[in-house]
Amino acid sequence: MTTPVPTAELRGVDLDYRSGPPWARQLKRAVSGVNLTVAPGETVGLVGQSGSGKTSVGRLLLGLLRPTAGAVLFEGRPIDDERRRHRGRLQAVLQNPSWSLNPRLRCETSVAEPLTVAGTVPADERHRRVLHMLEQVGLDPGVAGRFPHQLSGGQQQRVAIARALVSHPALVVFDEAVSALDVSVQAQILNLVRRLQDEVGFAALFISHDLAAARYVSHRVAVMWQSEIVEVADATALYHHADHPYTRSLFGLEPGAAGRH
Ligand SMILES: Nc1ncnc2c1ncn2[C@@H]1O[C@H](COP(=O)(O)OP(=O)(O)OP(=O)(O)O)[C@@H](O)[C@H]1O
Repeated sequence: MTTPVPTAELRGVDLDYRSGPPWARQLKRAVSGVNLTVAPGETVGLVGQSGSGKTSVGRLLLGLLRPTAGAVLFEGRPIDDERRRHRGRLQAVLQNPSWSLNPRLRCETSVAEPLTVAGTVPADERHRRVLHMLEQVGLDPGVAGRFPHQLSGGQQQRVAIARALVSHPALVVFDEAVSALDVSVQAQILNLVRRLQDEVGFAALFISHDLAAARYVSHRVAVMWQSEIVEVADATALYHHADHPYTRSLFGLEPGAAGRH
């Protein structure tokens, strides 16, 4: 049996940020020697404390940042040459739905935007796909005509997920996508992500500082510590074989939760 080409891959990636004025340039290494793959249909959780480099890894995989060293591949080919062709196939769901939903646009327009930008789907088909997507994320079709401020935080995040999935992406990066929601709503959205992934089949990177949430939705979990990935394991095995002291300290705070299978 041949191993499928990963949907997304980082190979030996370093990322430095430059800051400060030209006469006092400072380099900050945010990602160091990172190797990571996300297979088709797989969810990889990425956990770590604030500032460990998780968002930077997500932005590298989306082709939004260029690595300082190493390679970023999308479906087996370097991403930087081809980002334009990937439009709609790489999507993100961010912590705050208002970052992806324009407050002045009705939800239908926001959800349809990736299709409108691609320019390949006729208007009546876009309308049909938006309504179908809203249904898939558990929203009433009437939401299409509403503005974001007329919805709850959980409903807004469902709309943002519908927007991310409407163009049938190969990879979705969820960056702290449930952190801003009430705990009961967090569980609903985590269950929604799991169900949609089973139904729709995208690959996903699920970035979170919350190990329990990441293990719940992920097949494998990578642990980031001070710009490096220090551990990658099956979501269940990680609990039994946590090697790195940081991973063990995470479990000290979170005993006994089960991984996804
Ligand atoms: N544009 C930037 N310019 C300079 N330094 C940056 C920039 N963006 C991030 N950094 C630094 O790079 C490091 C990694 O940041 P990153 O946002 O990737 O971490 P993170 O694990 O996602 O953190 P958080 O959970 O707080 O978002 C941090 O030290 C951060 O301060």
